[in-house]
Amino acid sequence: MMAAKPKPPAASGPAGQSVLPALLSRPYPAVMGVLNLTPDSFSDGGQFATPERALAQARRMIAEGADIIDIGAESTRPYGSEPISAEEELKRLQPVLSDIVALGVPVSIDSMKSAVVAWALGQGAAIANDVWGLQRDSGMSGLVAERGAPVIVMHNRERADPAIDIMQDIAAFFARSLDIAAKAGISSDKVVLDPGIGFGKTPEQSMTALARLGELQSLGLPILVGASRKRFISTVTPSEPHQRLGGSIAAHLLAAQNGARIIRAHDVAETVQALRVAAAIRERQ
Ligand SMILES: Nc1nc2ncc(COP(=O)(O)OP(=O)(O)O)nc2c(=O)[nH]1
Repeated sequence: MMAAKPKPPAASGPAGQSVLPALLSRPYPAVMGVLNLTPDSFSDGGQFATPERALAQARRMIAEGADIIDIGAESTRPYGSEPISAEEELKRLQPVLSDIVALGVPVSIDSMKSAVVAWALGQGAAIANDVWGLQRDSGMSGLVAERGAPVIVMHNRERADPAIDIMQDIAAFFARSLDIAAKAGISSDKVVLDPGIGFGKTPEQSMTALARLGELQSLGLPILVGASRKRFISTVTPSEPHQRLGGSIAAHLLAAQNGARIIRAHDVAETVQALRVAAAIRERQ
């Protein structure tokens, strides 16, 4: 008698708040598949800019083992991306978000604007992904608290400062974010921390953040890492974004070893396989 196929965790909306425990309870990290509805994302801009291509990519990542689909309609790259209005961001999201939510896997909305996050949560997105860690849009924390949604709080800086101790900067940033979250009424079991690889950091500092990720464990909150195709890889072996799979996998395996519980990746199949094989081997140590 075949064991019943495990039901996917509750997909979205108010039930979405149950989504984290299910994802964090396994011996290997959850994988968040990146879906950029942008013309200018640093590694895959324009590839999924039509609803058909976006839906097909979401289906493909789910088939490859993605536990979460992270949808972003505005590039966050520090240089070369055009900031867009909330209207433009919504225009990119509206044709496709609810169809992707209907696929039954939790969706996170990667947006710096509370108006966009509010709309997306209303459409069934389950998680807010704020690359400014509740510190940019003053409406974000109240919104997240009111909806009871989990929130990814990512470290960011306007610009890199090679002279600082990046781990101290990350810790101080998270202290501010967690204070904002507490004041807004976001319970700590809804917060995921992310060191923001590639954001306001030199390549050296990105690698230091990965190497010293374990220091963030003391905060007692789940950690997400997104090193996928990021520029620091090219400082080790010169490569274009689509040539950085090996470096992305290496960074994510080390991040998992150093405590990351969610991995944000473009190449889902390879990342899922690498993380699960590494976990299976570690179980035999
Ligand atoms: N939480 C979180 N969100 C993120 N959003 C975008 C990017 C940048 O990658 P990508 O989305 O591929 O590029 P772009 O922002 O140019 O669309 N990285 C992260 C990350 O590391 N963590």
